[in-house]
Amino acid sequence: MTEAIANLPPDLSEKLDRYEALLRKWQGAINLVAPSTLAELRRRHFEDSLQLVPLIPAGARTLVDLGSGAGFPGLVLAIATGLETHLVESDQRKAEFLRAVSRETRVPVTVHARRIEQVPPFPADVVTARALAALPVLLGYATRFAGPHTVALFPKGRAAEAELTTVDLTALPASPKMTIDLHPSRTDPDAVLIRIEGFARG
Ligand SMILES: C[S@@+](CC[C@H](N)C(=O)[O-])C[C@H]1O[C@@H](n2cnc3c(N)ncnc32)[C@H](O)[C@@H]1O
Repeated sequence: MTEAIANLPPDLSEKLDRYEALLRKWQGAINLVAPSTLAELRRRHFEDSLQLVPLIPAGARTLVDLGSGAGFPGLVLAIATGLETHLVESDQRKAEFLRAVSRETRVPVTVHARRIEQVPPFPADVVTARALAALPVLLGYATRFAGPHTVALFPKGRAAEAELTTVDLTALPASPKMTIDLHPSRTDPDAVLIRIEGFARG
């Protein structure tokens, strides 16, 4: 699938190989991904993250990934796009792993080893989060990093369509231009990619 996305760096595959090797090594010491997903690491984690690339607006410069865990999708996107990337992960050992991958792939990222609520807000062009929280909570977090043109990208399970009805848009900082689009996931038939544009800063 990666070949279908234009403008990916030529050394992407090499860097992801290094990432995968580090993940397999560290997985023995800390539980970075569910053991059941290890056999399909590339599809379940790398390809799943890379499919967000075409949804990133042209001209975006900064990305914040919330609850990065082992780096999905934020660190993969940093490697693939070169965006100035911030990874927020409160688990200190996972944060150390993220720094190790950044160092060894020579892809600079800023790792915030603290809770999202403790990171001083700043505007970013893209906010991502996978497997972190229900949509209303995610949107609350995302508003901390909202600027005039911020896009939020949330890979979610199919239940997201029902979740959408639970989002009280009126409780969010008002933005008459807020739009929510759903895109099918190419890596998981039971998932959708939610793209939200035009939400205001909290
Ligand atoms: C289920 S994992 C998902 C990790 C990754 N996004 C993925 O999809 O593989 C959720 C991660 O978010 C982190 N996390 C949960 N709540 C957080 C918070 N409030 N601030 C920062 N990190 C948080 C957890 O430590 C955990 O690593």
